[in-house]
Amino acid sequence: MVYVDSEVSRLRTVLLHRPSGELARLTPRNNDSLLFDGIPWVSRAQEEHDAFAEALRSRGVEVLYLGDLITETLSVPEARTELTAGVLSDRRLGDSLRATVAGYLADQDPARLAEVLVAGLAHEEIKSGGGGLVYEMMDRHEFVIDPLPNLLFTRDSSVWVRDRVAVTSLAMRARRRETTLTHAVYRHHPRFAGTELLFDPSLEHVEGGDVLVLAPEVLAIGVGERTTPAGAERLAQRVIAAGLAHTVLAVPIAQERATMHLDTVCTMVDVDAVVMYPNLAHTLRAWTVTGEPGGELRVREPRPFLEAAADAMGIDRLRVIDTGLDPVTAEREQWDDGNNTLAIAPRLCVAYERNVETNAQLESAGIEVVRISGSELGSGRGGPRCMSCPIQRDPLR
Ligand SMILES: NC(=O)NCCC[C@H](N)C(=O)O
Repeated sequence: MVYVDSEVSRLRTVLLHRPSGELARLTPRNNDSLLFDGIPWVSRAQEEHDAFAEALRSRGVEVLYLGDLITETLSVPEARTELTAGVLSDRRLGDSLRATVAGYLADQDPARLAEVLVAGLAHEEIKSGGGGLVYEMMDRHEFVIDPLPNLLFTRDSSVWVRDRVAVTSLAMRARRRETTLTHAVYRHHPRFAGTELLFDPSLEHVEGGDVLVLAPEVLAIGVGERTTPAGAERLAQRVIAAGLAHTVLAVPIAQERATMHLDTVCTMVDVDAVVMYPNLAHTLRAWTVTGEPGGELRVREPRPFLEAAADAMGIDRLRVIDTGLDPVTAEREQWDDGNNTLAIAPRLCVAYERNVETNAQLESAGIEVVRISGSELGSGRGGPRCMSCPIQRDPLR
């Protein structure tokens, strides 16, 4: 069963990715380009991730692991061909190295092939480059297949809206290949047979962390460092044409690393409440896009996000849990994903324990907080919402 029509109704099934060998590829030389702010301690990151998964399971949530789904998908010959062809089409390889890598991949069983597709392949793991120039000239630190350390953030590479999935179009080079994996899983894995795709990676840039299902038929899409106006317009066209939404709010956010996605500054914790970075809670604005299947989109000039959202959701007011923090604490906790909560149900969310003040304010506003540690996971700059892709929630109404 697949179904998501809100951010907060009871979570039944979620897609996570347990980090592994791909994190061990991070070094001080490549962590910036691979979008990590530090070098995580891999085994501790896994412990933290296991505790996150257990916190969800113990509250009745089914946890699917992307690594398992990729392995299972690779048993489908068409998927295996598609995914290996994808990495072999990399123009950096050249013919000789490409032939060597093709031979290497062909020898791997689905589990090991899944590992290679996620953790990449280093120059030194290939014993010979078939006598070609490319292999000879490569630095031993270079990758023949790049690792995907950000696969951990399953939020970004696909988004479910009701019973359809949008495989996104990732903006950063270091992450683009992630969607070849989610695209293959949703099209070839038997669990998702018959699922209709709402969006695909060849389209304009949209990342899942920018997409909030505020209420049934109402989406907010952040537009900033990752999602472009064209991406927001395309997704709005698609969801409105499919009858999945009547209103899409396009919300500009600063094109900066600290606010790379809308969910780094705002997540929902109740059917009518958000926790929001106080330094911009009352300055966010939104363009309102409306329409019906088969009709033209209508675009309304920007107005305060909170007002536009409440109108679209048909409620009097979208409450902001006022974290009341001083600007410095607020900035520190926003950087550490304090606003990036994952709702398991209305008024029940998962948050990083380190954001002590934000969590205390959430609790005093009546939100139960399940605290998880994230000192290592957080070095990739993502919190519980970023690390999870809900696949099934109870219908909100
Ligand atoms: N939704 C999110 O905010 N995801 C976090 C993504 C972090 C990752 N290191 C990135 O830069 O894309």
